[in-house]
Amino acid sequence: MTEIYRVRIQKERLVFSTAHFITYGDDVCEPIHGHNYHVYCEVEGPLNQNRYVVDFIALRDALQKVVDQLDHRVVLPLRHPTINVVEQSGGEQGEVVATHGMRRWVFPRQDCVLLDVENTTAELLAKHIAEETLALLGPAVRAALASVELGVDECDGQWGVYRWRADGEVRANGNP
Ligand SMILES: Nc1nc2c(c(=O)[nH]1)N=C([C@H](O)[C@H](O)COP(=O)(O)OP(=O)(O)OP(=O)(O)O)CN2
Repeated sequence: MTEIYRVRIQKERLVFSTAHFITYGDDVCEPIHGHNYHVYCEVEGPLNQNRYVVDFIALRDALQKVVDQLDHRVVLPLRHPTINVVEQSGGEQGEVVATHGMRRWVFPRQDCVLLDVENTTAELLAKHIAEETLALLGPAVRAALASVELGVDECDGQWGVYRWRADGEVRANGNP
């Protein structure tokens, strides 16, 4: 018999209001726009000495911290094949210039979050949030988990979901 336990964190306040633009199809680039993204996280694993998978509070607070870092920002992809994102000098007081073909956007550096992703889709935002949350929880917590699932709702029920499994199988799709 295998017993699996699961903890799920889903709260009204786990929301981030963020601007982005993606490309799709034959390199069509959306206009910049925003969403109120909602997030949930589910982790599975055995019970530890406390008889829980992971402390609700630790998971909730880590998730909230990562979500808050995205709130009221523009997210930009650093690995996009045709959207070029360059940080100008000046550090936090500097600017970020993004270009796609003839289009050009300039943002204050401090209003941007630059992500190591190919496109700022809900799926890849979910992966980013999952990885950052696991990093905050630390290697001991991560090592004890059998799986992690993180969902990002871009717009009233349009979820991108990232799932990581300790056995090595990784699944990412757009279904909750
Ligand atoms: N699987 C995915 N599909 C799409 C994604 C995505 O991240 N993953 N993203 C988009 C766009 O970002 C688009 O903004 C979302 O489309 P839409 O529902 O039209 O969003 P709106 O904010 O315009 O919502 P309205 O209800 O139309 O106001 C597309 N596909």
